[in-house]
Amino acid sequence: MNDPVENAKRLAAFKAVDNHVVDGVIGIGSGSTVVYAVERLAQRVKDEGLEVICVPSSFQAKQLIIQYGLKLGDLEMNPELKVTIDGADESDTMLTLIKGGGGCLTQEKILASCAEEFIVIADYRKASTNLGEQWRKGIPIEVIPGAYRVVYQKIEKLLGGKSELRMSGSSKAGPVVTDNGNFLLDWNFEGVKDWKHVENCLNMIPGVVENGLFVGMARKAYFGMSDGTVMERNV
Ligand SMILES: O=C(CO)[C@H](O)[C@H](O)COP(=O)(O)O
Repeated sequence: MNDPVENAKRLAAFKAVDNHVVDGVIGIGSGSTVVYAVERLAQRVKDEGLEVICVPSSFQAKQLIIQYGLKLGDLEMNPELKVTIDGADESDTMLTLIKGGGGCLTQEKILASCAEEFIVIADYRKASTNLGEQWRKGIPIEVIPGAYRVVYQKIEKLLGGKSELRMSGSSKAGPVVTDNGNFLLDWNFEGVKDWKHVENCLNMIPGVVENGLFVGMARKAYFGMSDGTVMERNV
């Protein structure tokens, strides 16, 4: 693979699947890095007879599981997950994450919360010291459509910064609609020190479904590097 970023994603994903997946129920995150994790899972099922049931975090993840011929599960049938493997938009050194660049943060957080282990896979661009160094698009927040305006006013009053409603671009007029039928705000924060406080504050605003700050959930991350190695971070 010639593209260093794609190569890095693939290395991280393969290593995480090799090190953390055993027979059982697996949560499947969303995004472009997770595609490689599903590819590796399918290889291991074929080559080693690994027996996994995969619970998707999004429409995209469900399609991937089906496409690779893996067993599809859901949280009603399979509420306890051995491991959830997912990408991230940015991670600090404590594995505090920003997620939701792909708009699937709510189901992703649910799957992370149901797993014995939550493992992050990403390329080297996502590893930072402090949140906001690399990811400039803000913190994704899923909101009930009719409340988007009052929510962003309340966020600005409570926590400062600026929020924007995420728009679809040229593919559809109007805002992005999540898999849950909601809208997304991207909140550009300023001077945050206590991420747990911010995560809780955002979720206390009526109309907020979930936010893309994952604080204290991940214990291990694999970052594929441009030189072909994989950097591991543990907390
Ligand atoms: O949070 C997510 C989707 O909601 C993704 O995990 C995040 O955007 C990373 O995606 P990619 O692997 O494409 O970099």
